[in-house]
Amino acid sequence: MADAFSLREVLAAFQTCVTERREVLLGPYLSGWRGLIRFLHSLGAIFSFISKDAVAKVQIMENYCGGEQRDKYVSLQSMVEYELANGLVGVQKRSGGPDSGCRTVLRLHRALRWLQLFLEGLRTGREDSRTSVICTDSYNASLATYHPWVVRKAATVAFCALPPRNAFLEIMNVGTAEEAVAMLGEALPYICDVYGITQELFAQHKLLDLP
Ligand SMILES: CCCCCCCC/C=C\CCCCCCCC(=O)N[C@@H](COP(=O)(O)O)[C@H](O)/C=C/CCCCCCCCCCCCC
Repeated sequence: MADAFSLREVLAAFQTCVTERREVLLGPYLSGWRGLIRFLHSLGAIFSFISKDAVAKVQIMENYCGGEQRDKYVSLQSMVEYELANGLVGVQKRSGGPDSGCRTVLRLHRALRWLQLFLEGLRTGREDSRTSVICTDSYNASLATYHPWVVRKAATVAFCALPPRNAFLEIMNVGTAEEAVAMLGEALPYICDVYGITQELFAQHKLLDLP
């Protein structure tokens, strides 16, 4: 299946994101997200309100990366520098203009924190632990803070449809549940690294609360 989810590809994308100079390249960052969204699609229509939002955000970023200013959108660092220097980042409230790259990446960045917690929960969870509980706990400890009640409610209902932990690990397309756990152990440091660099960059420029 050409469109099947591959954790290896997602791992490779997040792995190649970070350059020797500790810059985060947007090309592989977005392709990592595309891979994750493919997986989300395979979980069924109940998750479509989540994948729609994620696709919209990735699409905004892909438009910047392929647009007239594409050379400014090679890395997160070059994007932040360019958008701040040109007054493109609305720090007070949403202007009604196009969403900036900084604002859009911030949403994905917060979701990456959820992913980090969720994958760590899956990796270290007992065989009989429930994916829905791991997912809800990870969500409540990260993204939920930024979402209104109605989104939190819908997300929590959707999480109940997640398959049990071992079935979930098997649909990751890596092999057995044990092999998937090993692969998660390999993938997580790369995802944490991308998260950490982005967090530091956004904190340094006071971009962590963009409306
Ligand atoms: C390694 C493989 C296993 C894990 C695979 C997980 C696949 C996850 C794929 C995508 C994750 C979804 C990312 C969602 C981004 C949400 C960004 C966001 O916060 N958007 C909200 C704010 O946006 P603005 O209004 O300010 O523009 C927006 O309101 C959100 C709407 C939709 C609801 C988002 C709920 C997010 C729940 C994340 C958990 C996903 C559950 C996946 C289950 C495995």
